Amino acid sequence: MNLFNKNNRINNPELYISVYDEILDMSEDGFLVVDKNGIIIDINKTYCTFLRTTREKSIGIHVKELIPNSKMDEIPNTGLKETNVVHTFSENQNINADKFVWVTSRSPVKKDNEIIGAVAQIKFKLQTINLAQKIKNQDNELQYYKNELHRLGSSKYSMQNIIGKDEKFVSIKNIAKKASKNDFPVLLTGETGTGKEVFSNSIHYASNRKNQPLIRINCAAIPSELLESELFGYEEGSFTGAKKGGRKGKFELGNKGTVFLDEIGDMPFNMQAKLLRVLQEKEIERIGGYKTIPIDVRIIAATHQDLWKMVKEGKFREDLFYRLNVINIQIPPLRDRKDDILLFAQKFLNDLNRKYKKNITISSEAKECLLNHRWPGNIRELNNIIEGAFALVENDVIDLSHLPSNIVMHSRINKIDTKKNKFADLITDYERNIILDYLRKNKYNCCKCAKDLGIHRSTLYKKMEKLNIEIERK
Ligand SMILES: Nc1ncnc2c1ncn2[C@@H]1O[C@H](COP(=O)(O)OP(=O)(O)OP(=O)(O)O)[C@@H](O)[C@H]1O
Repeated sequence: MNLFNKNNRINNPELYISVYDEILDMSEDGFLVVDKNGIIIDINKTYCTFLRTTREKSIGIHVKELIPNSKMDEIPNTGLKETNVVHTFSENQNINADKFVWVTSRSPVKKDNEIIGAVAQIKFKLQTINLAQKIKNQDNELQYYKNELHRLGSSKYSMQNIIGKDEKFVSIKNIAKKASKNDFPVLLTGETGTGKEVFSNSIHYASNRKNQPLIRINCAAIPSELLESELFGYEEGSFTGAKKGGRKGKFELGNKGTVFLDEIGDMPFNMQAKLLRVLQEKEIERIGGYKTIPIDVRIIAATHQDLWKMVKEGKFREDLFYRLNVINIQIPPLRDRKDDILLFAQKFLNDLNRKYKKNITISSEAKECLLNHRWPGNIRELNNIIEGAFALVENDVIDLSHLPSNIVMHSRINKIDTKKNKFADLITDYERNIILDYLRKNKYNCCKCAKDLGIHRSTLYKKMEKLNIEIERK
């Protein structure tokens, strides 16, 4: 029997159907055929699996019963072919994929020049290839950013970049250097803005874990009910809202690297027990998981709180305290490192001068004021104050008028000669300083100054006379 006709097409309809069925079954794309009324006359296995249906259930029904927003019933009418267009399945439709948008082609089917139906191809394969390429590109990009981040991080946070000449500070810097040579847990304590995170970064980047991740978690910023999943991750379906495929926690993400637990004093008591287990057993279990995952991380914890006091008050586990406190680094507040105040001020100013191509300096009065301030916000506060002054300065010298009045005032109180020990003298000094400050702030306009101070102008004049403050009255 001759299998082919004169156009070299299969001659035998039965054979033709078997070949056609085989091709449709082998295809990784979805195929659907409708007659000219939009009734499904064929659909392949791949498409059925995707639509969670069977060929038997689909054949004979209108295409819109299977795919409510299908356009296939329009093709026999328009006769127009659509190539690589986007079809969006409605989110309510029970499809076997996370994605709703797919590439598809639709074509009318003709016999003797008459449209008898239409065929659609949904391009799962193309999507997979595109997706794979996209993922590969994203992966390359991610690798690039990781390298960049590492390069920037390691240079910015090198030990040499930790500023401080103060004797106490130099000795803690040496402890940090030693800590970077081993894997013991480190507990960093110090007031806010003293540089705990700077130390944590520097220890990591000076250690042989430097090419591995440094993962920071702020225990105070994450609601306690989320902290466990943040730290340990979860398996798919372990709770409502859990992502498909589950999620890695910070410990897994930081594996082989360092995990920086900032504000450890805010870690809820029940989580402290779980953290202790990680430190002891060196393994974690994801929420909803049944297998243990070995973890190799270096822990650096930090707090501004007195952890030992918290232990005594029953707010922090004693066993965890000992585990974390193997290497203890107490960063002194800036007010106790007088030598470093001007060093930092000059460093911040140099950075700004370089950035804005200026040559601004600090007057000796302003320097004295900075030295007398108590710096509750430490280095962060000093940085902000220098930036604020830099923004205000008109000529090239930062003086008292560019510093916040509260710090000028506090510095004066701190500076008052306490040897005078006569209360009245101290009050007089204080009063004089306040008035001088407000006058300077109001450009020596007495009316404005009195208004600002909330006193009558005549009261201000009297006080100025009493305090020997002489200016040209405006
Ligand atoms: N020794 C230092 N050398 C250079 N910059 C520092 C130093 N210490 C702190 N800084 C800078 O001071 C700011 C505050 O530092 P950091 O965030 O490390 O403080 P912290 O103690 O972790 O504060 P918090 O407890 O509020 O989180 C940052 O901008 C940091 O770059």
